[in-house]
Amino acid sequence: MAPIISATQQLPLVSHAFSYSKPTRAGFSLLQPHILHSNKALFYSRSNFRPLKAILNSPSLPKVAGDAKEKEDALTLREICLGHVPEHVLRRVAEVGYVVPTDVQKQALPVLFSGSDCILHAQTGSGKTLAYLLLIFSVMNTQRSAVQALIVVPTRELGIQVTKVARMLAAMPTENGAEQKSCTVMALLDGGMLRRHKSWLKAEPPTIVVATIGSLCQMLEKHLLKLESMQVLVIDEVDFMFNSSKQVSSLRKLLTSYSSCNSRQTVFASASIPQHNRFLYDCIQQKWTKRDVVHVHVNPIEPMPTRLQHKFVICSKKQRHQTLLSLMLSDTPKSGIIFVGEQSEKSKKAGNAPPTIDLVDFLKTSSWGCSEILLLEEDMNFNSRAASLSEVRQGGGYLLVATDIAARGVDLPEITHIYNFDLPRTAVDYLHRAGRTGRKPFSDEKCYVTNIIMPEERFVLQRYENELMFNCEELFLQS
Ligand SMILES: Nc1ncnc2c1ncn2[C@@H]1O[C@H](COP(=O)(O)OP(=O)(O)OP(=O)(O)O)[C@@H](O)[C@H]1O
Repeated sequence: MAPIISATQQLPLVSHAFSYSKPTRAGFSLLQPHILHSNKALFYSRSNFRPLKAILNSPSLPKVAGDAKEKEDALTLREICLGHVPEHVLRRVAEVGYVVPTDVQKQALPVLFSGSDCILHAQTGSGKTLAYLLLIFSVMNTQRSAVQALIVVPTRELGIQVTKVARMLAAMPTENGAEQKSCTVMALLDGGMLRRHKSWLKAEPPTIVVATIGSLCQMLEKHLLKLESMQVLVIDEVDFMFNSSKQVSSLRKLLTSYSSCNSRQTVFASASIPQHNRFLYDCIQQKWTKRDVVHVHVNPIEPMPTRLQHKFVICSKKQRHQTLLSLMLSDTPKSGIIFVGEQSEKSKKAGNAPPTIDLVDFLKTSSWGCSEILLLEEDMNFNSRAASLSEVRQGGGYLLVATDIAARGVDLPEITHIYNFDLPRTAVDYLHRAGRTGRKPFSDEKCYVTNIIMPEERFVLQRYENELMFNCEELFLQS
């Protein structure tokens, strides 16, 4: 089996590399450059590297001088990127207020700039998007008219968001103050005007494409989009994409048939990669990445951001609407998301209104009057979905009633409260829903996740608490 090389943040800075099993000659030569370049502890194993963590965390580990580590920790984002990312992008980064790198940026950027394939595995809201976009800007040649980077996302909503950040970073002010683009960013997303995109692709290919897999494959199958010049391929929310029966086969095709891992740098990103050792193994075996792929796993023992406070209220099914209202009247959230489960096929066939609409109607006719109530769910048409999110992004107070479509990647930094009106189906879904709040790096403002559960659901929530290692406090509402 091929060696797996991995770097982790939790390690003290060391000058030694460990081999859990005897390295092959090829394995050792893969390991060596990493030692030289990162000066961090790197280790690899044939199967499972867990026992190594104990060794690596042991105080007897040889440490490089403390001030070298302090210096490395104190580097600004600009200093990390200098010599890799064009000056005009670095200026934009600073103008937006990104000065101090987040942990994932600190750890991942040197790996990404070294050209390694990478799995970015870090908490929700930790700044993975900026990390992979900076890599893209570091390899971009604006003189070439070809698609050089492709970012694949699971939803249109996330695609719009990533495109916006990429365009914001790409904008280049000219001398008289008017902006011109240094590179073009195309959003090739389900529900978009594919006819317009076809003409654009024929006239002049964009430098960066942000795409959902359905629209992307349509363009690839018609040979309207070519990936021969693609240098970076990013798959965001990678675990979700591999788990989605609608997306997985196209994704596999993209990774192996439409392009080859040898001719591109591949980056996978997510806050949750269940069974990540197995995933790393598959990446190499299936040739989704090169053999020396680096797993940047930030804060592996704390998958849930610590800023979040979790609570639960037990009530009967009939009392849930009223319980939610009482909670909101006492919390008075300025902005929040209420997550509701998807409507069952049986309920659809019976002609019932979706539970999201029921809830919006209830809130609109109730004594809740503090903020605007918006809706986001799969069954809405794409224009209404876009309208909901753009209203939300204009700021001000709002409550978004949403299904899990809003649970992945959507970045609304002003949200302070999440309500699970229905419990999510899995711990991973819980993690991503909860992660829609607490999204301002370096802030210690408290954010809240409140679960409205029925007595028989307490054990499910307990299971999520154990799996994600957080504590949920019971609330008792006064009647
Ligand atoms: N260095 C930085 N300094 C300040 N803010 C930052 C920095 N990097 C990113 N951010 C902000 O942090 C927020 C979260 O970033 P981002 O959306 O990339 O998180 P993520 O890791 O992709 O989360 P998720 O897993 O939920 O998709 C964004 O509002 C972004 O603007």
